Amino acid sequence: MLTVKQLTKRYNQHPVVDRLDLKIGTNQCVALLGPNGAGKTTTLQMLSGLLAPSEGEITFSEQADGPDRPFIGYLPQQPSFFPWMSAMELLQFVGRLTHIPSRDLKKKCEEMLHYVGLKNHANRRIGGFSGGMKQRLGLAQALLHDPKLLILDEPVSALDPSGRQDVLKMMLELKQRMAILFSTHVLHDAEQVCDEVVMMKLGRVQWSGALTDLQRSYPTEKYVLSTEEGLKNWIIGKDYVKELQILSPTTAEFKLNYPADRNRLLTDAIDSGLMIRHFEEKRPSLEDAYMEVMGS
Ligand SMILES: Nc1ncnc2c1ncn2[C@@H]1O[C@H](COP(=O)(O)OP(=O)(O)OP(=O)(O)O)[C@@H](O)[C@H]1O
Repeated sequence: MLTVKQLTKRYNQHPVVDRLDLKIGTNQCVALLGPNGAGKTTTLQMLSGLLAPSEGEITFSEQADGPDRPFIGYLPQQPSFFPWMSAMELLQFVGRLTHIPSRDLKKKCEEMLHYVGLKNHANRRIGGFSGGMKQRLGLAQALLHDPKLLILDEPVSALDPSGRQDVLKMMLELKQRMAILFSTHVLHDAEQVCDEVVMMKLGRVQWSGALTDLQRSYPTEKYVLSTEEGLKNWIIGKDYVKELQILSPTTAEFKLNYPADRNRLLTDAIDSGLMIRHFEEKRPSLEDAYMEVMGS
């Protein structure tokens, strides 16, 4: 659906996006991650056609019938709207710009306001909307023309926890029918919806690939052991246990020197008469992998 080669943006000779390569397949959901100033917004703006690249190629497999890339829906980081318009007026305005046939427009706008949870605010002026409501309206205007690629710049940053869950649920549903590229700082949210991850730092891609591959290539190899009776005195001093954290009198989290030490630990525990309630190898989270990649 989208292939990006050596995409670069320079300001005063200084690259803020530096030779970025990226591929997004149909119905793929890709999270763009990175610290402040990494170049995420600049990248998304170039892909949306809002900012001219200094160098590089952006190729879409979809046929564009104009320079406005009608198959893209874009939600900016801080959507700004005419405050005197109502939500319905704004969507109708956007619908006309994106050439939605006028006979379908009102119904489509109503459906979209319902979808993003603004049905009861359709005729209210946007000037009185909260940040979260504006974010939902931004999502509605990005989706109105049924894009094939949805580009979302920090779609959940202005939302409260329940608003965040709503948007994540929408994204899970939307990725069945369109590709999604979104930037976020909320790694836990990214993990819930994305298939692929691109991590940027100072304009350069540090890692990109499938979320599952990322977690596999940066294993944290942490283990959690819970026993029926206290385990603190038993586990402290075991020479194959490192980075030990006693979470409660009966639960500890730790790393082992070697994976084979798992058997040794369990055998030792049984030999000592400990009743094991729970033992698990903790799957590294996206946050663990992010910290490894970014080196912080
Ligand atoms: N118009 C501009 N002129 C000069 N420098 C710019 C301009 N726009 C962005 N930059 C710089 O480009 C770098 C990348 O900015 P960008 O907004 O793309 O980062 P980001 O990863 O989206 O950050 P954040 O997570 O804080 O939103 C920053 O150092 C920023 O100061």
